[in-house]
Amino acid sequence: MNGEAAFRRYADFDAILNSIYCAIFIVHTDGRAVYRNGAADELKAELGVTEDELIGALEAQIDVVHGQGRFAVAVEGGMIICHLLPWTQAGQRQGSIIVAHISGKERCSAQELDNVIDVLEEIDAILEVVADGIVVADKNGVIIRVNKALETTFGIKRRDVLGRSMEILDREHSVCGELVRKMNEDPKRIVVSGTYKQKELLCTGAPIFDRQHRLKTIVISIQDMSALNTLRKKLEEQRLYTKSYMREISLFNGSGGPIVAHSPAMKKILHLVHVVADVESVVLITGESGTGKEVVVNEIYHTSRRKDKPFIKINCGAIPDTLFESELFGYESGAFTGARRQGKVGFFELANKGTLLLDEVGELSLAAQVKLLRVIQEKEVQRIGAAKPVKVDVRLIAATNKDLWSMVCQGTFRQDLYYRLNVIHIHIPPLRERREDIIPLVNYFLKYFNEKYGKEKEISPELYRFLMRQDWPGNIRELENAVETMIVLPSENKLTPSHFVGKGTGEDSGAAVKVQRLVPWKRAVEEMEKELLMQAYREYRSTRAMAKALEIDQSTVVRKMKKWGVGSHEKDKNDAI
Ligand SMILES: Nc1ncnc2c1ncn2[C@@H]1O[C@H](COP(=O)(O)OP(=O)(O)OP(=O)(O)O)[C@@H](O)[C@H]1O
Repeated sequence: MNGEAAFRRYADFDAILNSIYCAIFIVHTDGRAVYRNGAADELKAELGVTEDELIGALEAQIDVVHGQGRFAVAVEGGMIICHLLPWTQAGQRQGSIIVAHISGKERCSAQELDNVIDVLEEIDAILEVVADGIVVADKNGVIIRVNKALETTFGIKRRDVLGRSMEILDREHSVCGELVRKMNEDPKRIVVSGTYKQKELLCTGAPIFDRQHRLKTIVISIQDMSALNTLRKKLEEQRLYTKSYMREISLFNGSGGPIVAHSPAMKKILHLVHVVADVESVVLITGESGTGKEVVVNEIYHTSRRKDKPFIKINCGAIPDTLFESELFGYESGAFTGARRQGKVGFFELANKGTLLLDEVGELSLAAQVKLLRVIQEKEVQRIGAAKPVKVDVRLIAATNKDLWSMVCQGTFRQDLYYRLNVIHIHIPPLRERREDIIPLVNYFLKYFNEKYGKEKEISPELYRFLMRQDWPGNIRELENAVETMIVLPSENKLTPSHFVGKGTGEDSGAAVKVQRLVPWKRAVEEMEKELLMQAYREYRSTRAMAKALEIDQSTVVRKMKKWGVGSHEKDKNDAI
């Protein structure tokens, strides 16, 4: 039960005690009456005695009945019949509960007395289990009850505050003080927040009124918000992380992220993508490097019926011919020298029931093409060293930036494989042929990188015009890199054409490699290798394009990147294997 509910229960009980015909006093061991109901006030008035006189007379008898039992007291105005009960909190005696009525008047029934006892015990039990600290004070601000949580959570000892004025809390715990002051000025429900011993507190004060609508009791609940606030902060952080990871994933892996498609050509492609997503036919996606082939592949996968099944991406150009069979089809244990003892599952089997992307399919050797063709025709793979083939159910998507038909004409790509792959053909035009997409893409990357780097960069109209005029030979990846650079590097928030760092601008026209001092040959070669790879990676993000720019084999690029840890922090989607 929270403090709020405890208030309501307390108010209920107060109402119950006030509706009882008998006078009820709760008297602290030090002799102070810390609670009295409405009938108690009436009793005093009827007898014409002060509270001190009455309590004094009652107290004199408490010892006589050993803290419990019935007794009668004669006071100036008449005879009072009393029933005395112990008042305990957390197992410790705090004082006495006295239920009294004037002799000769209608007596409280035994049932009524039992009910009173039950109600009081219930109040105690409830207050003790409430996790918030609870302070109950009378209208004069004298503390009449506190619960255990006040002690355990806030270190405020019961014995130090019971029977004392609320001022003690005001002095030492200014939040409560502020609350009591406000409630005395205007007795209504009030919430204040503050800190105490580095704890963030939320204090709620609620007034309880007597039958004449006079302020009778104040109940204060003190909640330690520190844990809740820490949790809330953590949750918010997690939410931001998740958001940024989702953006990251959607941008770099295309997992259902938005595809910017404003030009008629891209709109048509997007429509086609959604049509083919649900059929099982092989799709061939062509287009220059960086036009968004992989983005389209991802969209097909994520909108297809196989979206919850495996999605394996293979960069055909990165698999050496000698490893093609073992990587794609797998091998049995001990199939050949150097094979893993436990054997290996090939990519086709891994993609079973799911989707397999054959990226850079134009890079396959003729020997590999024959093996691939067989699997596509038979729909089964045979691991090296296995006695028989196994059936595989894989949806194939192939992608390339090569003109496969020209390759067929030149004899470097098998015609039969070409027809097997080219069932549904999607060609993505370069950015220079769909300029309507430039501004939406710029805005998309601007928003993405602003969020990623926590910036608030804006693009000036001149820069928009400038970007529109560029030819973007490196396509969308080049545009993306240009926007990222402009968001990260300049300190100004308003971006103009002067902030654009494109290809060929601002570069040193002198020698590409400069020797600044003598270093050992081996170290110089290693440093240069690493530097070259990093620069190529920053520029191209594709091992195939990097290989082309550096004029070395793609497999060498892959190997060296691994060796120097280039791009290891960021999974290069083009290097799917
Ligand atoms: N229509 C698009 N909407 C949003 N982002 C896009 C779009 N097209 C491409 N991109 C982004 O441009 C970059 C290059 O896209 P992608 O890798 O899909 O090109 P690609 O044609 O597969 O390149 P490569 O042939 O070099 O492998 C990626 O970061 C991608 O998220």
